Amino acid sequence: MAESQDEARQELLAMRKTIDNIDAAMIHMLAERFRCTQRVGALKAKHAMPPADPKREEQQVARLRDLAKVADLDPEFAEKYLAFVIREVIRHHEAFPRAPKA
Ligand SMILES: C=C(O[C@@H]1C=C(C(=O)O)C=C[C@H]1O)C(=O)O
Repeated sequence: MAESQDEARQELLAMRKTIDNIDAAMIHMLAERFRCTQRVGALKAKHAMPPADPKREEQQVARLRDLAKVADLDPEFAEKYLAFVIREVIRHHEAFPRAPKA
């Protein structure tokens, strides 16, 4: 039998609670990721390495697409998400004062 309006409302509230928990976890995980990438940016700037590393990005895209498929997530979406995050990371890296080329 279909659930009542009341049961549907209860389930909606329960799902929203989980959605809020997941969003909070993602914010914390992203903050940790940016803490690491900022450190990478500082190292790269100090040692005159380029802000972006396309080879590494290629490997990350392949890995995330595979993980997405296993997890039943759209791999296109996973790739877009990664590109969005990396674009912001590189923007931060480019803002570091760079060591003059030797
Ligand atoms: C963080 C790095 O710098 C850039 C940002 C990356 C990322 O956010 O994962 C990956 C490769 C680089 O283009 C890195 O080289 O590891």
